[in-house]
Amino acid sequence: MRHTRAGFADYLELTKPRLSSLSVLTTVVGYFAARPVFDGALFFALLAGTAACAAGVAALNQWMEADTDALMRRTAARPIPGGKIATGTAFVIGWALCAAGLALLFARVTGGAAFFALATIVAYLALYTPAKRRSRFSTEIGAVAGAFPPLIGWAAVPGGDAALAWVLFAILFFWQIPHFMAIAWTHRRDYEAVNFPMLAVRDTTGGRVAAWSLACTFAVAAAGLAPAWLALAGHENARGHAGTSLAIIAAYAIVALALGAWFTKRALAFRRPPAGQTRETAARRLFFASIAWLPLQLAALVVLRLLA
Ligand code: HEM
Ligand SMILES: CC(C)=CCC/C(C)=C/CC/C(C)=C/COP(=O)(O)OP(=O)(O)O
Repeated sequence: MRHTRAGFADYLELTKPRLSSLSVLTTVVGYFAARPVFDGALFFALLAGTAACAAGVAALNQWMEADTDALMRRTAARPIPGGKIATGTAFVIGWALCAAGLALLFARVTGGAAFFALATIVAYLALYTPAKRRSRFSTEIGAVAGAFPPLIGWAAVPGGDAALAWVLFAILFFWQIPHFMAIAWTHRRDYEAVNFPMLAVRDTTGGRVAAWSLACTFAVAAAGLAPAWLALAGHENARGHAGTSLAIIAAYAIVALALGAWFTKRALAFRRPPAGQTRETAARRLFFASIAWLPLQLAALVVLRLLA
């Protein structure tokens, strides 16, 4: 393939900047949720190392999927199929970023943080990316990869609260199902064209896609409430500054309930589109709700952990 000159925007696009930054944000949440004694140098290394790994896997994922990306409308203009960046260049950039990110996490953060970053890289590139072409469970496999980054942040803090780390993992895991089912329904013709055997391609009416999304939205709403329950249990053990902590826990529970109810409403509309709305419209609305729900829910969780 002939390559036209790549600019900064093409290299940036190779790192899937929006997805990667939200993933790094989940790592930051994992870190603060573990109630660290803040260490600026360690925090900077955590940010830079995780961002490098996220950008690196994005480049390697595009290197692995250049053929199918070229055939789908949503992805055809990406830097490799668009003829801006050569496959070999993407390969070198991808590995260099992953190696640099892992080395930084290992040397300047903790072995645990490097371990979970490596687990994310392996799960995304060695399990999820190949599974997309052959397994009907690829989305659920991908959701494991996408749920690891909070554990990178959590593992950066010695003695962090393990129960909360797994709640974060659950939030991220279940969140991804409605997030992706909505996308997959919108772009199902694209996925059909490249023979990806995912649920949205096999389900002709969208009924099963929507039912699975709704079930996982209930689960994510419940997981969003779990930190209030954990905080309450910790509060009873600790005693002490009672009033303020209880008020913050109650405020968190109200916010989590409201966010969960809103997300569930969008998932219900995807399941049974209201009059005047198609399942396509409901899918886009559910996708945007997913993108808004996650940062809001995670911000509430950090506030709860830092103040209660
Ligand atoms: C099974 C796992 C996941 C799959 C298959 C998936 C797939 C996708 C796809 C295909 C899009 C593009 C939507 C469009 O163009 O209409 C998208 C958008 C997005 N995803 Fe995901 N995603 C997953 C997990 C995640 C995770 C873990 C995060 C971050 C925590 C995330 C953050 C985003 C964001 C911010 C967008 C909107 C910006 C953009 O289109 O780049 N996703 N996702
Ligand atoms: C620290 C670190 C390594 C962070 C990375 C986080 C991570 C692995 C997120 C992956 C989530 C996921 C499965 C996205 C879908 O990609 P896709 O390939 O299906 O998306 P596409 O169709 O747009 O290519």
